[in-house]
Amino acid sequence: MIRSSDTSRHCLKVLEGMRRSTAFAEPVSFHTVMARQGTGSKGEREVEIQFTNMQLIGTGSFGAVYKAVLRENDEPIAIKKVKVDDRFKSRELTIMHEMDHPNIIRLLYYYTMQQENCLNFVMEFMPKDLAYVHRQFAHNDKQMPASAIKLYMFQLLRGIGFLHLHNIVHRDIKPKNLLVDEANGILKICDFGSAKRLSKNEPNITYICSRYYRAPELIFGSKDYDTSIDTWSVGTVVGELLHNCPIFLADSAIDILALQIKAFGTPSKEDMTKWNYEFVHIPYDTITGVGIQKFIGRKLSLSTLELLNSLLKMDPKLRIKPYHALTLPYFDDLRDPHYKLPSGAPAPLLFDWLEKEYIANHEIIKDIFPRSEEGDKVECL
Ligand SMILES: Nc1ncnc2c1ncn2[C@@H]1O[C@H](COP(=O)(O)OP(=O)(O)OP(=O)(O)O)[C@@H](O)[C@H]1O
Repeated sequence: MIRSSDTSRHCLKVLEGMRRSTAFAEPVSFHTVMARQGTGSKGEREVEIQFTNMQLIGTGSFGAVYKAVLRENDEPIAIKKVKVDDRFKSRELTIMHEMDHPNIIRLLYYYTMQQENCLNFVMEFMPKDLAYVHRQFAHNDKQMPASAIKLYMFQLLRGIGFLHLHNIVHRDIKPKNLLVDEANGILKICDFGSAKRLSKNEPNITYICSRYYRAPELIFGSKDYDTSIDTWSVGTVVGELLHNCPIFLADSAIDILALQIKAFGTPSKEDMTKWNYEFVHIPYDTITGVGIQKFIGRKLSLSTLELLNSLLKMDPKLRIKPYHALTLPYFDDLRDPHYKLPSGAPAPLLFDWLEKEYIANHEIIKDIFPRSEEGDKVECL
């Protein structure tokens, strides 16, 4: 039986608790801005958004990145502030707006504020970047698990493949621009600050892409390169994850070229003309490459070697196309219908393909997708 004195004592306790929690709670202050909607929308409508807990998480050459929490759903977000020149439309914005894909970071909103000459990209938040995750393994003299490399590289190639379907070249693929959620095994490409939609007869700048990840034709000064410069960069990222440091590690472009030549051999003058390299005199003797396995100095499985050799071709025209790379035996484990993350958690959605991806790849899709138990039908997930 509850007596009235018990009830009033209990009420007093609850009231006291409430008084204390209000007295000690930090006042929450929200930033309120008018923003336009991001990826997948036309961005024509302005909406009010509110966020709180803004903390600086990174600075890059083009701006600063903050983490915050969006009031509407309590979800974490990343806000990248980039200085803008009002005379030009931001390519980064146009591309992020258009590219609606599971392996490309999603732009939720964007806004500018009168008092600061900045464009603010409000994006979905990802816990880490691949450079950080990889550094953690390397610092402890450990190797990133082969299964994690495989899972991330599948998603990287799929995201790059989607950009290339739209004739967009990222031009800065490197571990720092690959965001990951380790618990769920998800990878998304970020930083479209150097990205561009290629158009015929329009020259492209050569001094682009971070040093260790630059394709040889960029070092040779080509202005007429194509999307395959990203494919080379993907090859250098795979190599770095396997080798625990950048594979073409040197301080200058010419020394990086020397390493590429050591691995793959000196291109002849005829090759350079055919491959669209700007011809420069190479200040080295003509040599035959040692091959990527010997160059890295690590025994690689045949399927890993095949992947690396298909991505890292000196001739840009011979580099494998990203979606084709997904058909290679290296990725077979991921096609097992029972595939799970090592933690036992379900694998991320790797085969939730968009109509545009299906249509563009209908001839190879059966080699990318898991086979059904009967072994003859493609299992569309
Ligand atoms: N959506 C996001 N979620 C979480 N972290 C992010 C997000 N976007 C960017 N970052 C972090 O901020 C860093 C810098 O972002 P970004 O590369 O877009 O800026 P940047 O100014 O172009 O940098 P840089 O000059 O180094 O290329 C990333 O490497 C990543 O660590």
